[in-house]
Amino acid sequence: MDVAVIGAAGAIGRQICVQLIERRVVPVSSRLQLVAREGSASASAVHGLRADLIDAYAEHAPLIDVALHPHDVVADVIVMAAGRTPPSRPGVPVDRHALAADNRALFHSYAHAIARHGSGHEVVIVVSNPVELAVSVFAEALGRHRVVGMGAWLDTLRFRHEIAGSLGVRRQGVGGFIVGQHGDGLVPLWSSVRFTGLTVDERVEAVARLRGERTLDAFPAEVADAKLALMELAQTDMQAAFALIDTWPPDLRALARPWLTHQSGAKTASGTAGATVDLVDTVFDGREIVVAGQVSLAGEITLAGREVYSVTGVPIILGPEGWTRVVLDPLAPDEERRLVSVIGDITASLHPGEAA
Ligand SMILES: NC(=O)c1ccc[n+]([C@@H]2O[C@H](COP(=O)([O-])OP(=O)(O)OC[C@H]3O[C@@H](n4cnc5c(N)ncnc54)[C@H](O)[C@@H]3O)[C@@H](O)[C@H]2O)c1
Repeated sequence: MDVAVIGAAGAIGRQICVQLIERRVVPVSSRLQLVAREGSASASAVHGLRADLIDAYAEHAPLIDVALHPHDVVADVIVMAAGRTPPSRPGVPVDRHALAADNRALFHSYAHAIARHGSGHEVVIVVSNPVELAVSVFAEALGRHRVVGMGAWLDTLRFRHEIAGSLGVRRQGVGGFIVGQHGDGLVPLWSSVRFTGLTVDERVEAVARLRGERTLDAFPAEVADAKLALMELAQTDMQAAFALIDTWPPDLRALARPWLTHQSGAKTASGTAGATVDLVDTVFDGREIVVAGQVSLAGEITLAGREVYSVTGVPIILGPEGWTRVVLDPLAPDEERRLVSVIGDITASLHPGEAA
């Protein structure tokens, strides 16, 4: 099985390539294609990246080659990690609409080239932001089931990690999903949280303790307040800003910590790459496994009495041919209200200029 990484010379793309090789997800007998844009600085850098990867991993590196044009992208799994990224400086707000306008043409160019010149069964894992827009563009060109955004899986892993941290257990012992939009529109599903080795009563008690009296109705306001507090503190004392996050509940931490990491200038390359490589590994594994991902829905779920036709993050079954099914259990009332509202926002952002 071959993998192509579009935007391989970028901060995230480079880390994805490293982890694909280091975790032996792309075996020696397969090919890793590094894709950059002809005429840009990354077109030179990608040749250097190829040499560096071979230098570091000579014993178990796959065949590594370079492509500089969308119509040369060839692989079984294609990771889309190219595009403009939000500014990573404290206090600079993220304008996802401007990001969308910039990256839309880029998504179209690769989606159409792969549709035209590809094998017809590539699976695309989307990393680029806005994830929902990229999923929408690729799904339209290639077919819905072959395209998965990795944002919901990354958010889900972070949620599990933060819960595990609060309880002093390993992340592997915690289940549960984050759905909705990657970024401020993420929807933590407390109703889906499970713990290895706990009875139902113990689980209910643990969730109540972690979550307190809060519901998702107040979550957007909590996020806005959290960002304001962090933005102010991060200007003068980044360490104190990270320490402040530690005092918050797990769902808020799952959103705030990576947000501040990006603002700090460090970016979230390692964690993002880790979650991306998990999904590539799942596609290669051959079994169908439950993960979370942004997918283009066409009535697979019903919320507030209406079938959903939009892109959103949901738990899905992922396998060698892409995603096959959505596995969303009935939601708590506040979760359903929040997800409906977030899907409304996503739909509006995918079709700017159209009346609601
Ligand atoms: N989903 C997530 O959780 C998540 C997390 C972090 C970053 N991201 C997104 O990933 C993307 C990349 O982020 P980054 O930090 O690596 O940015 P970066 O600026 O370091 O790298 C972007 C790369 O894309 C390349 N590129 C731009 N146009 C291209 C084209 N037409 N063809 C091929 N390559 C092209 C650039 O040359 C550059 O190498 C951004 O959209 C960012 O928002 C997503």
